[in-house]
Amino acid sequence: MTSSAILPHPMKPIADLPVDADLAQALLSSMVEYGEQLHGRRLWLACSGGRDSLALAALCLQLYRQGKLPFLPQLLHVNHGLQADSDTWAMHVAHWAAVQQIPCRILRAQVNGHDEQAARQARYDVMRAQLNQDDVLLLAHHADDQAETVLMRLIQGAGVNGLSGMQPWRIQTQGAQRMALWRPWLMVKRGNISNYAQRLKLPYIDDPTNDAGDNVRSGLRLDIMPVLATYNSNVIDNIARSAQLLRDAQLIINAQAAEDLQQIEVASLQLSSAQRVLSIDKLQALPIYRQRQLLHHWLGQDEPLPPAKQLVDDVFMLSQRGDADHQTALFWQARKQSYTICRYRQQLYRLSSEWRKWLALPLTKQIQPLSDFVVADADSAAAQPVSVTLRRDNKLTWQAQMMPNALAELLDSDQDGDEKFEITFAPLGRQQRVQTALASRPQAGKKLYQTLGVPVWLRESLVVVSAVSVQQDKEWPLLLVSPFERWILGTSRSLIDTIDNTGVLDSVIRNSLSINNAF
Ligand SMILES: Nc1ncnc2c1ncn2[C@@H]1O[C@H](COP(=O)(O)OP(=O)(O)OP(=O)(O)O)[C@@H](O)[C@H]1O
Repeated sequence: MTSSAILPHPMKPIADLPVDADLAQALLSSMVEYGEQLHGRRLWLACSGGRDSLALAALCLQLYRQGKLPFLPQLLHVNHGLQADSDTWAMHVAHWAAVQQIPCRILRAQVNGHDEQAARQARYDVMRAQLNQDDVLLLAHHADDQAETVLMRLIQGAGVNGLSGMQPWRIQTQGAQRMALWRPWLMVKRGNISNYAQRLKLPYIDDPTNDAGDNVRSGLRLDIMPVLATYNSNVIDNIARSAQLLRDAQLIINAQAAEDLQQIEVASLQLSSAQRVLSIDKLQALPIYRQRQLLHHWLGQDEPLPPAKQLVDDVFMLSQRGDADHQTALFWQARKQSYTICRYRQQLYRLSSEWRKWLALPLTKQIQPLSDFVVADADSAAAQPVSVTLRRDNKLTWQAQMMPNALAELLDSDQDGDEKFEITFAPLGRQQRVQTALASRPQAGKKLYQTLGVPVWLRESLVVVSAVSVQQDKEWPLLLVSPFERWILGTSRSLIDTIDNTGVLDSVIRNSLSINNAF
């Protein structure tokens, strides 16, 4: 294993040495830009002990002591334990912090794998665990890092978002944990940081693996950037500036897509990240470039990484189809969940796999003796709605609520006053014929689904709510319910039409979906 160098400067307090005006300006102006977000937050500084993050720590300390920075971040050093010198580096950072009187914590990461990505992942995991909700983590990424990132993404064919590089302020979430990453030096050149580190004689660690030249990033740094600099000596500043311009462009695109989405989403069918639905007619009213952008935005909601362009193109094609093929389903394995994207009539659906699993859970028949819940005094607490759970798992609960008194009144008004009813909630059988207001005759199976516009994945989630007369041994179907819709059934109209009260069914039996846990 290559051994590293720690520059042999003695550890002297640096608080009173001269500050670098450009580096200070970059930090302070970024602080003003994100002042609102920073307000009241606790700050940490991710310090590898390398030149850049040690220089940022030194600058924070100097500005803090001069009263120009209102906070002094705590240093966080992560010991990956991957190199022979890892422990020495950790001790070195801790020692430097002690000399400078900056609070510092050393964390130990569990790295699964040997590549840079695995180390980065482990580093963020262990730092996130250390931070409280909404704390801010300062990172020392600079313009050279930014230019490399942009070039890397360019050769991978990124869009505006990717080419806008690393963000100066980004909220990172993992489950319920949230922190802000703050990179105030994205427009500062590595050379300026080096000069400052030298002037202060900072004892930074020179990690030999940084320039090992064994991955794309270091290849771009060592081989490509010097060549580009022969064409334009400002290449680093220029690429970093392009990234900044593209970031502004991306924010405009996001705002436009969010606005379009509000118009085009079918609000009544939305179910958090489980089900998202778009109206194809409204989508197609937009110019094509905005349709693609909107689909990109719509698909990528709830996910940290955007969908591949190929998927966006495929979904776009699906939205354009003129045939009645409802079988096509596109699959997306995203970072957090997997999704199926499909079309039903003039709507596009993005269904999470967990939601589809929930939709396939079997339904069982529930029987509620209505008279058990009817109370003489309608104001009494017992006259509260009775909830019947139709389907439930740890994520999602589908319930029906009935108002027993009102329901009993509605049913009895047409019958003998002593009639005893049970209310049943039974899965709709494939062959079961029901009469809805949308057809002139009772229908079953495919015909019924088509009449009602029920997509394939909801067909196992239909429940018939019926009133059963115990004395007469007779059943009157009242309602057909799906997790999103309800239809009044014909026989219920004949049962209660006489009192012209059909619409009241809507208020005496309701159904609702509630989310127990985030999908
Ligand atoms: N082991 C670590 N502990 C804490 N923070 C780290 C560590 N490694 C990297 N960082 C943070 O991530 C940023 C970018 O990582 P990168 O790998 O480019 O840094 P580096 O070259 O190892 O160190 P530096 O940026 O300090 O010179 C660093 O500037 C630093 O803020």
